[in-house]
Amino acid sequence: MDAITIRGLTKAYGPRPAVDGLDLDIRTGEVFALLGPNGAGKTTTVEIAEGFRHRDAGEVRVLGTDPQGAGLAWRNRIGIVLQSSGGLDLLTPREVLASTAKVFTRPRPVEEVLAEVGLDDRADTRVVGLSGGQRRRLDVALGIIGRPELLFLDEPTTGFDPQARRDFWELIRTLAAQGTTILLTTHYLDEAEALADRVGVIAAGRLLALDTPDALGGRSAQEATLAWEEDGIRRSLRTASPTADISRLSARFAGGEVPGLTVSRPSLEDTYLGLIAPHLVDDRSEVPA
Ligand SMILES: Nc1ncnc2c1ncn2[C@@H]1O[C@H](COP(=O)(O)OP(=O)(O)OP(=O)(O)O)[C@@H](O)[C@H]1O
Repeated sequence: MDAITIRGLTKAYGPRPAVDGLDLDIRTGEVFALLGPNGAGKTTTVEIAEGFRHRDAGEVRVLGTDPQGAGLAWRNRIGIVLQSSGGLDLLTPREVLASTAKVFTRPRPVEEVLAEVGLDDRADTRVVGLSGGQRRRLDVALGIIGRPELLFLDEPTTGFDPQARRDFWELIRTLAAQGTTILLTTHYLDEAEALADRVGVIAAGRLLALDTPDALGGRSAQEATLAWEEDGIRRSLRTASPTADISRLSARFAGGEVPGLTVSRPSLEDTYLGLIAPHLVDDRSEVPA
């Protein structure tokens, strides 16, 4: 059974639908990244799946249950990391986690979660004294304290420094290896590429593409570009057989290092920007002059 099944999901706040007949399946155990420009309908979709918003039409099943009006037993099985949580300033991470753990029937030990998100040395510091990245770790800790089967992460690494992002990615991989299904929204293409088994691209409330990051980026199918320095000039070559060409190039340099050699293929970002470009033009045309 899929963790999430969405069929014909529609939601409008005004005349224009925010989600417009969306079909989507999230498989049990996968890390799925939902990408899309601002206003694409990601948060609306995710919040409907979390049971926080009502839909206008369509079918939604999350862990086999319609989230609209689902009870506590269902809520115990999911974890949610919102864009930011506030109002906890005077408590410590240990206190916040200990009191949240009481809500769940099968919580994880507080110490274990503190260590997993890398907050063990800040466990007794008031939240007000944590850095932005450390607060975000606490948000994640709150999302996983209930031992969720399915974890929703809304733009989890916004504001992280590069090392904090790498640490966070490791945490997500650990959770995925433990069998947690993860649905994340992100604006970072490298994050989707690093973490996701599959990526869905939405714009104007519709699904534009759905595939593995490699297939979406065309990595497996498209030609590579080799670039190198020779005679003081940067040269480049598009090729379907980069390995053979590199070995020919290397021979030109007497088998030594080819100066400044790079090998690149179209990235997920290239494909993504191409997919959403028409929808960005649509949005701008609606902004009054
Ligand atoms: N509560 C609301 N009331 C009115 N309109 C809303 C509401 N929530 C979202 N919208 C509109 O619905 C559309 C989709 O918004 P949504 O927040 O789902 O997009 P998103 O893909 O999550 O965007 P972002 O990347 O900016 O977070 C947008 O046009 C937004 O302005």
